[in-house]
Amino acid sequence: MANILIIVGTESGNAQMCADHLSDNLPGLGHAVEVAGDADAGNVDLEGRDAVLVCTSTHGDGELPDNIIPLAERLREQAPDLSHLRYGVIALGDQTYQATFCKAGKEMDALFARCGARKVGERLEIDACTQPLPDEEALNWAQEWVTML
Ligand SMILES: Cc1cc2nc3c(=O)[nH]c(=O)nc-3n(C[C@H](O)[C@H](O)[C@H](O)COP(=O)(O)O)c2cc1C
Repeated sequence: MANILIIVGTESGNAQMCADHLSDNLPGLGHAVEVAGDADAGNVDLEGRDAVLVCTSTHGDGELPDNIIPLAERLREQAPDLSHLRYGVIALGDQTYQATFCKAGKEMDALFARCGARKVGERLEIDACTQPLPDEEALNWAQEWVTML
């Protein structure tokens, strides 16, 4: 059984909806899930964790959602040793933004890697333009992801 912390970066709720769907369904597969949403994402304690799933959208012109910026800054400036951590990334975006498609998810992915965390699976990129059910796509991906932990 994995003990998973989902860290949400969201502006308008889609990433939160995906995280909530995972937290409703993954325990049925034998995994413990905790969600750090809007207010909590910046302050998460990563020391006592072994598996993290970053679930973030991209806003503005390729920017991070406001609520996850404090975590990104902490990782960038303090570069904590996260070699004990396994992580995955669900990036929500929209392909019509082309050059900045899922840029926030890519940025969080790079920050965790730079701190020594071990990536599990390939990053999921959900395109709002073609996917009306992001929570279903996230759950399909996560059901595979947990088997690799
Ligand atoms: C004002 C605005 C700017 C956006 N900028 C980007 C972007 O630069 N790149 C991208 O891939 N998606 C972009 N998106 C699409 C969002 O990431 C996508 O709609 C996502 O599902 C929103 O998730 P959220 O509700 O969790 O914030 C933008 C959406 C809005 C409304």
